[in-house]
Amino acid sequence: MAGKGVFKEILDGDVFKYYVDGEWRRSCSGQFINVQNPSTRKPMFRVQACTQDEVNRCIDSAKAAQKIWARTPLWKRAEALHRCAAIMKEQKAPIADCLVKEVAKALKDAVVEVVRSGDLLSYTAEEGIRILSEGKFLVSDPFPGNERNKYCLSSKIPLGVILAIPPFNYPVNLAVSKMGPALIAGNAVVLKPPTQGAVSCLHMVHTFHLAGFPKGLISAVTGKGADIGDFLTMHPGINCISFTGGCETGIAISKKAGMIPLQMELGGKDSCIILEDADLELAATNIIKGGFSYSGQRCTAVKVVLAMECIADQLVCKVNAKLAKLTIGMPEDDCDITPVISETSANFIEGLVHDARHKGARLHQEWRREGNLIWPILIDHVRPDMRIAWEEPFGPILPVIRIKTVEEGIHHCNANNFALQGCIFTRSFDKAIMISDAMESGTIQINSAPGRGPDHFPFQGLRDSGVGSQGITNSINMMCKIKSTVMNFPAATYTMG
Ligand SMILES: NC(=O)C1=CN([C@@H]2O[C@H](COP(=O)(O)OP(=O)(O)OC[C@H]3O[C@@H](n4cnc5c(N)ncnc54)[C@H](OP(=O)(O)O)[C@@H]3O)[C@@H](O)[C@H]2O)C=CC1
Ligand SMILES: O=C(O)[C@H](O)COP(=O)(O)O
Repeated sequence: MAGKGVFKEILDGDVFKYYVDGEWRRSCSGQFINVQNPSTRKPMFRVQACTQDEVNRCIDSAKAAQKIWARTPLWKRAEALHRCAAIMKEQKAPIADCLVKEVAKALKDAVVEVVRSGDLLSYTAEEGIRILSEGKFLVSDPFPGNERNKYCLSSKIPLGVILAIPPFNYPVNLAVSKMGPALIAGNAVVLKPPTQGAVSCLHMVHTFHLAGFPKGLISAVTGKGADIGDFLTMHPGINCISFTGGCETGIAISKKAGMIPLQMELGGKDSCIILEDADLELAATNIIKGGFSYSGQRCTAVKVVLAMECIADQLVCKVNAKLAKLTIGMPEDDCDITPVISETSANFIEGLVHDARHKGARLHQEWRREGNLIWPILIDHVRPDMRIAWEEPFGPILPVIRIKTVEEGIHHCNANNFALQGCIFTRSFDKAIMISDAMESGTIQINSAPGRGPDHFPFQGLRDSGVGSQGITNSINMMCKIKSTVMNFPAATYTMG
């Protein structure tokens, strides 16, 4: 289905084109990059390896188009986003098909990702209308030494060209969550899709093309992050970077980027603290959903369970029973556990399991792997000297640490450099709030697994998990600057009459 129907023009032979100046083009490099199918480990698609000159061209046209876009009435910008949202949702099947083939996302979840992205655009259009129409009016005389002879009007203006870099695990949704806010605020966007996920991204970008966004305002340059990443992120024409991905990549980018606003959503090791009074059935359901959906490849996945010793056996038993019901197989068959993104990732996960087993952890299920497909495992009796206690596996394996006191759990959570989300299961609201206060993470969920949505909620990580805050409203605000116009009067304005 990829590159067919309304998407015909994005394909050239068997290579997907890149997008610049409102057109789909072949790169002059004559070089291509293979996108692997994680399920078969064979090349699935090919995309252009864009050159630095082509990146320059994208940024130049973005600059020119942005000037006009910033003067396009807000209601027209919002209308364009609504049009795009409708087309994106209409085209959910072919876009979801690409997600299945290049990131091995189960078909039903792939469709949800596309529909969610359309809804995100519509909400962004509405929210933009509300928050961008508001400014501030200040008078000078509250500040000591001043008369009322100055009026200050401040409003929000766009930053310019936003560089959007999403990761493989939500290539469509995490691109759209940057593009929508950027565009409604009057910015242009240069998108650098993840290599695994590039073709889904290009299809998604075509829905913006079909919605009639001005030429040059949006571009999509494909190429390995390692090859064109630095050139893009250090480019003087970029006015803001919105990045989601691994900590190592994100921290390296933030060190090189220079004096521009950064929005960094990086990794997580979300802790799940289970108290002795928790509803264990609810906790077990959420551990399965939080730990194993999309095979654990979510930044907000539950990545370590910290269970009070007195209920740990009971909890583990419930989790194991539910885990046994997960279906394991191919994304086309809508299985719960599907192949992880790459062989490198599968090897990394295997290394974590072997380290834990070697150091005495108890595996409740047998280790089993076929290619990139890894059977889910609950790793029990994990201790702090094991790598799995701290590292982010991004796979279907979940450690359980048994704790004697809740302070031990809080301490484990706060001792990690990752600090994205966390969750607590208890029937005591008082305890939940006190623990939430003590857990130093971007968001704490009470009696539910971590999650980014709904997409208008603030979403942020502390420490190495990120800089700034996402969520529709926060992203729109972050992609604007405040500009003031001050009216100066010869005398205080209250002197007449
Ligand atoms: N906090 C959050 O909101 C989220 C965090 N994540 C985190 O992302 C990680 C998994 O995603 P993954 O895609 O593997 O992460 P990576 O950091 O490997 O890649 C993320 C993106 O950065 C690009 N990239 C790589 N190198 C550079 C560079 N030098 N300059 C600019 N861009 C570059 C990649 O392109 P290419 O593919 O071409 O290399 C990709 O588009 C996990 O750690 C996960 O926790 C994921 C989702 C959400
Ligand atoms: O990449 C991720 O993991 C997402 O940002 C999390 O999104 P979700 O919590 O809505 O799955």
